Amino acid sequence: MLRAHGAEAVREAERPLLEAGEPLMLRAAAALAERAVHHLRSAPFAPQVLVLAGAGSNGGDGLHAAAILRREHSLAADAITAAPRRHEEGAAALEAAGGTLHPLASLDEERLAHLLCGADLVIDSILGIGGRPEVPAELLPLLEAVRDSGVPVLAADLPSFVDATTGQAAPEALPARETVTFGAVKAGLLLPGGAELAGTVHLVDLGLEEHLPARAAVERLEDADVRALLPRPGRDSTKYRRGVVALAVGSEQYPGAAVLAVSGAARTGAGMVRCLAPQAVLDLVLRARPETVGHPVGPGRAGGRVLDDETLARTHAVVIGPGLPGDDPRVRRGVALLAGQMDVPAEAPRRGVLDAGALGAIDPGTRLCPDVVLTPHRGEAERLARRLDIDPDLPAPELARALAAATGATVLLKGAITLVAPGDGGPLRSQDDATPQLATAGTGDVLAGVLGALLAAGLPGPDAAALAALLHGRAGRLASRDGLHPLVALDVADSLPEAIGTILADAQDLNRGAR
Ligand SMILES: NC(=O)C1=CN([C@@H]2O[C@H](COP(=O)(O)OP(=O)(O)OC[C@H]3O[C@@H](n4cnc5c(N)ncnc54)[C@H](OP(=O)(O)O)[C@@H]3O)[C@@H](O)[C@H]2O)[C@@H](O)CC1
Ligand SMILES: [K+]
Repeated sequence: MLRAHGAEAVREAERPLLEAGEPLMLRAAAALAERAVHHLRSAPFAPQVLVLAGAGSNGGDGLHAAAILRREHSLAADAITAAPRRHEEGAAALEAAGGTLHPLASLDEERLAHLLCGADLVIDSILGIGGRPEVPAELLPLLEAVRDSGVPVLAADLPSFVDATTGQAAPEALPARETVTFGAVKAGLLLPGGAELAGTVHLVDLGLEEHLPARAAVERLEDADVRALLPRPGRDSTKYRRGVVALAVGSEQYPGAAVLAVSGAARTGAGMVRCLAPQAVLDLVLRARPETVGHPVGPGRAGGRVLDDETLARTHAVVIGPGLPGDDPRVRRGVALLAGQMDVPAEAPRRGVLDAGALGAIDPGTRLCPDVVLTPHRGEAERLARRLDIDPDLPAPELARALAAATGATVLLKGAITLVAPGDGGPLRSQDDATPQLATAGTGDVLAGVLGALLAAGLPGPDAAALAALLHGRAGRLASRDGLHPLVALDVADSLPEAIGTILADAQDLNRGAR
């Protein structure tokens, strides 16, 4: 699990080490220099490094790194000082190593272009955790010139002009090939804004770990977490023990959503998938997925229960919404079931997914639990926010958190980066596993099914949501050959077993190696 922290937590953690006289900046600079060398391994003979240095400690990191590159690697490393002041200790170290510092104000367009033309790598150390996400006018031409030059950028600690806590980024900030982050992953590197600029994140251990708060600001699941979390069948498994999920999905208007959601659940390994839908929809579902247990709903049955008490007690999670109009009776009943407002047996599931059409049935009085996951995209989240008297224009992390706090449910906010705000107020999760090819009709229905299967298997809502986002993203990448070609939603469902198998197979290789 990647655990990331905000700027204040990082400053608090480094304080005792700095007070004890630990040379953190020199360690950070040495690691930065090492990564620069790594990136230059295939560069031509006598590569050159250009450091963009701010006045704060981030600038100090870059200047010391340039000095180390000169002293220890015999590389030509020079700097542009991007602020009126400079980090004096770092500047002195670079000058002592034979480097040149060019004050930005002294460079005309031609001279700047000349410096960039000779550079094989730019180190962005203008701002670190002290940076605000706005670029002063005098720095705009510098950033534009670097961007236009195409020289790869290595960001020191985090890309400059990104808020280390919120991820908010200036539009002109430089995208990095890699970010070498010091002491702790910064929350802003995992959140929308910063995450798009950071490139690969390389964490440098500075001994901060024991001083960081036990609770991270943002977490991200990795493959090892999938192996730990994903329930796998054992010798004594039965379809009931693996988890039964019931999906109230698909309508005359949107019958295909039922096929997609049911396929998502089945392909994730649910023990049994029930589908509650009109007969015509069930016919379609059964043609695609004959293992589905169909429960017809229709005009004659709308007022009654689709599932009898005994069946309900043997169902572990429900998915309500894909392909349902807001006035579908299944929406009202599903929300009432999950909100505990229905007279049902105690064993009836109180865990599940409210997606698409079902999100419209949530009002200020609806109280849910963290094992219920709401899955809005940005537009749906804004509409829900307005109904709950929440500012719809909040940045994505805050919007997700506010919706979770108002409903008690876990909120999975879809986007290029999927955010999960746990209903119990736990750390925000951020998953960046997807490909833009997933932005196509029906992929959300597949995600709802995946999530339903994981909830039915007993995973807590926040874990199920983050894991579903990861598996769905990986399946999308497989289905599109890493974003190379278009996909359709059913491809994503069909790629789930391979996505899961690939992640689990890595662990099996390790086990085999150990034997
Ligand atoms: N974590 C660790 O263990 C270690 C951390 N280390 C390093 O320290 C870094 C933090 O250093 P830092 O506190 O000096 O802040 P940093 O970001 O360099 O500059 C802040 C300055 O910039 C200015 N400023 C702000 N926004 C601006 C803007 N938009 N446009 C223009 N100016 C702006 C602001 O001025 P202000 O306007 O606020 O007066 C202030 O003067 C950290 O990221 C890491 O690299 C390592 O060395 C050791 C181990
Ligand atoms: K930086």
